[in-house]
Amino acid sequence: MMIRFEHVTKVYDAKTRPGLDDIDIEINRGDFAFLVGASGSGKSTFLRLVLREITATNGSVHVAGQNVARIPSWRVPKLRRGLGVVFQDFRLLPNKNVFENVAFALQVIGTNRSVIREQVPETLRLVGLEGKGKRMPHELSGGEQQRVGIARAIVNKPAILLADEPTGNLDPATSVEIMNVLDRINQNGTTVLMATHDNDIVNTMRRRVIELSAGKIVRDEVAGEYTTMIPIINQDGSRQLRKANPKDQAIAPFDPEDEAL
Ligand SMILES: Nc1ncnc2c1ncn2[C@@H]1O[C@H](COP(=O)(O)OP(=O)(O)OP(=O)(O)O)[C@@H](O)[C@H]1O
Repeated sequence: MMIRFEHVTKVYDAKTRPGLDDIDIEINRGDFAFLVGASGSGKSTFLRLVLREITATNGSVHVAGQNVARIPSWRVPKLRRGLGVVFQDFRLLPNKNVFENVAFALQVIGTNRSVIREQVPETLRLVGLEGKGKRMPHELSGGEQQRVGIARAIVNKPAILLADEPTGNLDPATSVEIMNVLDRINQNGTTVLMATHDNDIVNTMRRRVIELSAGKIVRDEVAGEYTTMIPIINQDGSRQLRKANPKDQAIAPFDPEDEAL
């Protein structure tokens, strides 16, 4: 088990609903899971709990077999070394070239120079940036910048890769390329958890989908699609959630006249 939440509640403000509310979930080694849900549903809270940037108000969060609340603060960096993180806005160091951006992740943890010289080119190759080590971030396309972001996240060979909207700033074709890179990393054995609003990506990949709504898990499917659970009221007055039918969301019937506009 790579990530396990047991009755996890995160209260930010006692006057409002919890950011996460009694979450129970397990993510296994080697899984690829999408975390979906509307803005404010709790996706970032979930990722931040895994990273121990915040701690649960109730319940326990286990990462790679450790209860993160029990890790003394001086050992939190060690926990984070086992976790790669990819951001929507890339967060590269603008004054360092591609090689240096990736190498920096190893330098800060005291990795040997000879190991750095070996691992950085190998990682750049894996993400499709072979030969681009000398480029500066501003000389790269958005997709290439995100490849650097991914290389930096995985150069230390973390067991878990967390990605927060990694395709949020990219066009659809570039997003597909980035997903191919993440898929390859997952196939090499890394557990991937990705928060996203990108319906095309989720529907193409068909991997596990965990949907949050108002801090609760409303759906967890093995090979899910991007949809959203909607509340419906049955004839007897009982309430339930059902998946929004993609057809419900379809646009109005095609009218050839519109094309002429
Ligand atoms: N630092 C904070 N202080 C107070 N409330 C917070 C804080 N961070 C998040 N919240 C609240 O917790 C809830 C969950 O927020 P969270 O950021 O986890 O959602 P999200 O699904 O990541 O949203 P988005 O898609 O917009 O990033 C929201 O109601 C939010 O307002």
